[in-house]
Amino acid sequence: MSAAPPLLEAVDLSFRYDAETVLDRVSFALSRGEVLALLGPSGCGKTTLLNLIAGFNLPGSGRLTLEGAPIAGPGSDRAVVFQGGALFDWLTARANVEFALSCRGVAKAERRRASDRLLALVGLADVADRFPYEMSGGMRQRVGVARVLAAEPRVMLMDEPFAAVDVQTRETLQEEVLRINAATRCAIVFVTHDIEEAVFVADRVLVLSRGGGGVAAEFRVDLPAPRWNALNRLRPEFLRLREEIYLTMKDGLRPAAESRHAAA
Ligand SMILES: Nc1ncnc2c1ncn2[C@@H]1O[C@H](COP(=O)(O)OP(=O)(O)OP(=O)(O)O)[C@@H](O)[C@H]1O
Repeated sequence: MSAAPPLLEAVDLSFRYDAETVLDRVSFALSRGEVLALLGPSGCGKTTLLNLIAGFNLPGSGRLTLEGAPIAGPGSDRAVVFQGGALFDWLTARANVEFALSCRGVAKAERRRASDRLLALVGLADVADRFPYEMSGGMRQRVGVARVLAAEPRVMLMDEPFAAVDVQTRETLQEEVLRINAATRCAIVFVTHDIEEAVFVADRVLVLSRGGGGVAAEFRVDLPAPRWNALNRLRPEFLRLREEIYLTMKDGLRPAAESRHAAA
């Protein structure tokens, strides 16, 4: 009996915008429920890769599959969390979530129960009836996550979701993402510039190299459960991995041929 394919798999995936090669033979695999962080210098192609997974663009060459089937366009099995939540300003938090539920065809009677559950999951049970302008940036971002979860995607795509919030809120949101990931087993692809954020939230970290490169290095994160425990940030293995990734990225600033971590 053959093994089930990974949830998401890229094999020698390449992409170019006109003359510029942005991704060059990128390969990775993501299992159900895993969190993958995409890390790398500005312009290395993190958002481009996320857009390929979302189906907004199609690969130039190589393979990109979801449960073994090529990604040929956008689909409800993948959902993007935009910075700031991209909420409907004229709808309350609850109505924003219920709108997404109605798009999935959830019956009106069931929507209230589902929105209660989702808003509780993101820690917003008490402010369900507030409008976006009555909420902080972190709260709006949480509503955005609840709305995306309402679509029951297989993969949640997050492009620097917490870049615009303060450090403390950001840490809280990172912990919440991990709680949500444990509760829903929805896989997550998480773009960030921040090494510490990548190590804290991810099961694996893919470092892309500058200037149309490929994968500079891939790291497996092995921290004790529960992964949302803030004290994980102080563990020696966390600090070691952060340092190793930092050095890899410094290395990645040199041409690929000189890089000691360059992928074969
Ligand atoms: N629509 C487009 N048309 C042409 N070139 C593009 C387009 N979008 C991005 N690029 C180029 O592709 C390269 C990768 O961009 P991308 O946004 O994927 O990088 P990134 O790693 O997400 O960057 P950042 O960390 O700054 O957000 C850049 O050189 C960028 O200028």
